Amino acid sequence: MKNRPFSTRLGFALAGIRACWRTERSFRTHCFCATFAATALFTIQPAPVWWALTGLAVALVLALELINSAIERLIDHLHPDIHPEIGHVKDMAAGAVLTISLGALVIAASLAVTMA
Ligand SMILES: Nc1ncnc2c1ncn2[C@@H]1O[C@H](COP(=O)(O)OP(=O)(O)OP(=O)(O)O)[C@@H](O)[C@H]1O
Repeated sequence: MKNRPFSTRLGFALAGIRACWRTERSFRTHCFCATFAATALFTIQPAPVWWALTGLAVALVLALELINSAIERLIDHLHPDIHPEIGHVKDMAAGAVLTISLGALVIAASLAVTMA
């Protein structure tokens, strides 16, 4: 199972993104926000550093949302019952998404102030 060709592993990763898109509304919401951010960049044409910062922020938000969704799915599969510790784990993973999303908002606000 290990060390498959790159194209095969790329297919697995894309299948994971597709599965998350199909099943997770919050991932779809973040994808729409990413599309808005890309549209804003193409419209206002800021300096290259803003493209890098925004691209990194968007990638981090989407990556953490994928990890958050993966953790939720894994927990629900392994332990479908209610347990306070599982609640804490899910809340922490959601907190990670919230934290990076706030960071992305700070970057967006800084860009807006700079371009004003
Ligand atoms: N098995 C469980 N035991 C205890 N609390 C849980 C359990 N499952 C979910 N919770 C609580 O409910 C919240 C929502 O969990 P859920 O699995 O529905 O995530 P979600 O609403 O789909 O999150 P997201 O919108 O980020 O995908 C968790 O953050 C946690 O506080």
